[in-house]
Amino acid sequence: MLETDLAHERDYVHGLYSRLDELREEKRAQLARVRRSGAVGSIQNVSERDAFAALYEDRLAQLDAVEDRLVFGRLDLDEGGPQYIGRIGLSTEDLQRLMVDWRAPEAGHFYQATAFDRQGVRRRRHLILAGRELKAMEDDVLDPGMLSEHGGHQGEGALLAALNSKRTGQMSDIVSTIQAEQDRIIRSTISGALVVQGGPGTGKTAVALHRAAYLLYSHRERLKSAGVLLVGPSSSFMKYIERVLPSLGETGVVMASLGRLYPGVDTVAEHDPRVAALKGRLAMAVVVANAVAQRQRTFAQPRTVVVDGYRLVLSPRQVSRARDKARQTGKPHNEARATFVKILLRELTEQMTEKVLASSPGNSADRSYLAEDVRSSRDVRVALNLAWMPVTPEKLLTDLFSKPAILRACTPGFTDEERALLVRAADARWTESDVPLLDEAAELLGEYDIHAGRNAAAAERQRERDLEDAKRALADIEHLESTPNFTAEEIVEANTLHDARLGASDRARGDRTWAYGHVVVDEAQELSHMQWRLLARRCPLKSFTIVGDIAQTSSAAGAQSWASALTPEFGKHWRLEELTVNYRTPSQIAEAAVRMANAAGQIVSAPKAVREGTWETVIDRVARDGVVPALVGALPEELSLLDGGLLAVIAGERQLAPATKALRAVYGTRVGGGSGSYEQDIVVISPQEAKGLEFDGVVILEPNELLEEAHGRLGDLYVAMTRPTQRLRLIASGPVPDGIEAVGSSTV
Ligand SMILES: Nc1ncnc2c1ncn2[C@@H]1O[C@H](COP(=O)(O)OP(=O)(O)OP(=O)(O)O)[C@@H](O)[C@H]1O
Repeated sequence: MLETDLAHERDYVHGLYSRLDELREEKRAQLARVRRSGAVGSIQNVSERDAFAALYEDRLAQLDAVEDRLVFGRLDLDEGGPQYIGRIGLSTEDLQRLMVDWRAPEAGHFYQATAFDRQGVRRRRHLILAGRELKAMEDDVLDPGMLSEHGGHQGEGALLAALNSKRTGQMSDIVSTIQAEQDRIIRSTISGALVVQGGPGTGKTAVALHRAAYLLYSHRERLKSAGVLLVGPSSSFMKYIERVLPSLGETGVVMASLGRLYPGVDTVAEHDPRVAALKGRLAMAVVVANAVAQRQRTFAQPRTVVVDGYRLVLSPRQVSRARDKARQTGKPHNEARATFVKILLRELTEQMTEKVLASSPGNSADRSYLAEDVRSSRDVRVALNLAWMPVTPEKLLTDLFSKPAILRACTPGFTDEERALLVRAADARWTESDVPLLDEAAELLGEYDIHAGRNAAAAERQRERDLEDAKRALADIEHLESTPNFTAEEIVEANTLHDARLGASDRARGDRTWAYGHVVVDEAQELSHMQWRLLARRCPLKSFTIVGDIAQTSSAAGAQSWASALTPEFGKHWRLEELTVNYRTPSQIAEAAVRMANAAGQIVSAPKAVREGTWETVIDRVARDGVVPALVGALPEELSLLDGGLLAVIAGERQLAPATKALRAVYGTRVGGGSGSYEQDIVVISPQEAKGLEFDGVVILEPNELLEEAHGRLGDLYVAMTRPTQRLRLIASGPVPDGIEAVGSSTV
């Protein structure tokens, strides 16, 4: 019986893959046809062709991405035939449904139904595939009546099998084993701000990613053009999660780390926590506004300008009146400047007219000619720029932080120590903490178009070059084929159109003012007030999914509570959900981390671990300077126990370099570390880099130093302790923070 059942399901799975192959073939043929049609036809046809080609390419990429574990579930219901659940919806050519997309409303029962609340489900079956082959099945029989009909397939449990599998250095999707409390969050309404609080390993990142895929599916129209932005703490984290959404068939989400949210500026981390904390304060918005206001000045004395030998005067009153009028437009600085300049040019032209008439009364002064003289006068330009200089965000902040007089004038209420923290050299690299300040400045300054004329000329020159290229290309075609029926100008036009037709995500990525339809923020406890301000601007609808764990805050600018972090931008308009089960860390290790936090006086979410581990936490106490040798000594044992799994050595600044050097001497290129090389089987990283990641085994060097370097904040050590899926070992020459050691743990 069970065997026939398995054979039947195998056939069905093969059928689904055949259908997937058919669809791929169909799209490939359509794409080839469209591409072939490219050389002839009107210009309209050419741009339509590109649009269709892009559509087919996207669909093909989606069909390719869902290959692995295409189908993973089957529901037997009170009514109707069985329903198969998979990564996408599939139907036969004549629209008979073969498989339901996991995000469709009816697929919700696969995740939500329980024996107490069956939701019409008699049996839930997990299909476990390896490649295209069905390897095993597991049944949850919810309708007791069905137990007598079928013995049911049992196994380790799809969830436990997933949790026990070795880590690869890349996050994978959890679509086949989403748990009910996670599913409710994934499918929660798109409107407003949803905060998901959960301890380490509760699936917050997984939930955030699956929610992004769910929202894109169920609000396709709204989000297709506006897009979804996903923000994470670091580029290594973004790399760790980058394959999840494509495997769910979604490629259009814009992913950015906190340091990359200001287009065109590449940043480094901010190493001084005091600077990060200060630059994250809301008071910095006032400082930036002060710096902008400083660029709008009046003169202390009347200022004389000479135009064609006539002496004209700009009085402080005239300038301040023009300034007030320009400010009243409510436009940003660079754009309001046009109003300021227009008013003063008019007034100067009037003075000039009077002077010309007074000097030669018989003459009729030509106003437009005089206005042009005033406008193009160098003297006038200098005077107007002194009073209202157009400026870029980068220049504004560079001057603010590198010129002591400006800094002092713009930071009333700051102490000298605080000002000293803000000082930066004019040519220093921008840091992550500068990003929201640059964004704030850009918001207040608006478009900077002082080079508009130069840009227009450059664009014209480019167009001429493109035209030459197009003419040459046409000449080549004429040698080969019959004369095409479009011109070189039309080709250039079509290419410009093609740029304009870039997908929403490509355009959004480079545009600071893009309004996203939804924003997902992971490790959100790390964000400063200024970073929240920036993100709120990116989504005026304030439709957010915010996931994080207050206890894991390690940034000095990060949150102490959700209310204090969110109130300035969201007021009371956010709802809180909690995740309560820890899927990553075995109970022994999770408990040690919680005991450590509690011993330090911090109350943390202590989610229930689904797994008991094989090992207790190991603590090696060694002599001073014995840490790195002890690490080298411990590694063979760790690697052999992990049996091919991934091992992370997590250390503070002092130990990172010596530990990497010592391990490289033994293990060579097997040792990775730093920006994103987490697929090697040994990595040496800081707790900040480890944030959000996970490994089969973790060795922490000098745990007490992690506390000291974070000025007593627990976040870094707590994060480090909660990364392993199997084993945790600590090597300490100094004191071991209280609570970690359970009675009876092995101490070397
Ligand atoms: N329903 C599930 N099925 C299978 N695996 C799951 C499930 N939920 C979570 N996991 C796994 O548990 C691990 C932890 O998940 P995730 O990284 O999303 O947790 P987190 O709450 O973001 O953790 P942290 O705050 O510590 O970074 C991952 O390996 C994830 O794949």
